Amino acid sequence: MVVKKPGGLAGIEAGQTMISTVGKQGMGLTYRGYSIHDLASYGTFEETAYLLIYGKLPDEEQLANYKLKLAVSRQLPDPLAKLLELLPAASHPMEVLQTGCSALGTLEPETSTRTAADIADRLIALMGPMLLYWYHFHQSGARIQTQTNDDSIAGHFLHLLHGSPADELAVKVFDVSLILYAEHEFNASTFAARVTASTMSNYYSCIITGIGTLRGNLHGGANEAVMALISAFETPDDAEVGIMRMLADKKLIMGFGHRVYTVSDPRSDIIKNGSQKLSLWAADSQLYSISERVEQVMRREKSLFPNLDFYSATAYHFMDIPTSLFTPLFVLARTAGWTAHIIEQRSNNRLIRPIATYIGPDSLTWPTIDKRR
Ligand SMILES: CC(=O)SCCNC(=O)CCNC(=O)[C@H](O)C(C)(C)COP(=O)(O)OP(=O)(O)OC[C@H]1O[C@@H](n2cnc3c(N)ncnc32)[C@H](O)[C@@H]1OP(=O)(O)O
Ligand SMILES: O=C([O-])CC(=O)C(=O)O
Repeated sequence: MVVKKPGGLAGIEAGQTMISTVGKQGMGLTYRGYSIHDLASYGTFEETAYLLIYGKLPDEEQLANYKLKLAVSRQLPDPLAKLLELLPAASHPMEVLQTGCSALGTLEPETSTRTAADIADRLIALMGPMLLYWYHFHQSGARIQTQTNDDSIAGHFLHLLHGSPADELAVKVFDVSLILYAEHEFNASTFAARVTASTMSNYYSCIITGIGTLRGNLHGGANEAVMALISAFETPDDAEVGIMRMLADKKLIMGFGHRVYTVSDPRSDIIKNGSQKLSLWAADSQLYSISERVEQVMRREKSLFPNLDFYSATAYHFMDIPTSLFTPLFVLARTAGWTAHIIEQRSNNRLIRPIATYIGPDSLTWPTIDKRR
């Protein structure tokens, strides 16, 4: 039997969805019928999360109530704060989030009155506080207060991280990044969350599955890997030499390529624009120029385009967000998309269980234990 290169389910239609479209004409993206360009230009992350979770854009009153619901959900339960203190300082932040979500599942379990949508709102509000409570406690011993007067998730996160209200531009670009990261059809982490949902498991388990799948470098982990890559170069010329060498060695360049988009990732130009503005604001033109050179070389040599993770890395870096928190921010945003898919899966469920072609040995004779070397 010939061992084939795995197909990775590429191009396989694995179900229907009413939540988003990815890759129409190789480059389009819509959430519930709205283009990503309109969402990023006119919307906020809170409106986007509401749209994904509740199926339609909120009116003024609904949005005000939703923001209030998120704001009061920022408070960490005491046992969760204590648990975050007990975790090692060297924990992987994605495991901190998985642990925090598991713990919240024991403290505030899913019930008929505490629905998946309610827990999603709680988690969207609490992911940042969980992460930053753990982060500050282990960096400096500080037990931060997680309530602030900030009106948005973006402003609140940056305020908790830096200890003072954030600059308007940083809040705007951060908010846009959360919109861009919020949803993406049957990507690996969403699909994994749907598989968990299809077994009739509980909501928290689906989210924890999503976090574990997002962590890898071929998916959400790429934004951190991009930062490691580009920060190793001192100038754009260094970057060109380094990328050419990596390509000659057949190495993957993180933040490029995509399973579904063939022409471009429509989110990339949006976040690139934010990254450029922030590079001027942070007076760090060198790193931005390095990124642009990497993009040019990848287009010239491989006809590959940057995906969302590429310029998100520099955008977050210019906001002074530590690299190890980049992928957890993807979790915060994608919780909205995962939730929409978990609810959709549950509404018309059938166990997701494909089959495999067996290519292993056959008809073996049972060896006694002394004959197994
Ligand atoms: C938000 C997100 O999750 S977006 C994705 C984030 N991930 C990354 O940025 C990691 C880097 N990119 C990749 O590894 C891939 O492009 C993926 C995982 C995104 C998509 O993978 P696939 O659809 O399986 O692409 P596939 O491996 O078939 O690529 C086709 C060819 O392009 C090459 N290629 C694809 N991406 C890259 C890359 N980033 N760097 C170098 N070469 C690449 C592959 O090596 C392959 O070459 P080959 O035909 O000579 O073997
Ligand atoms: O769709 C994918 O495969 C990966 C991706 O871009 C995302 O999840 O945002």
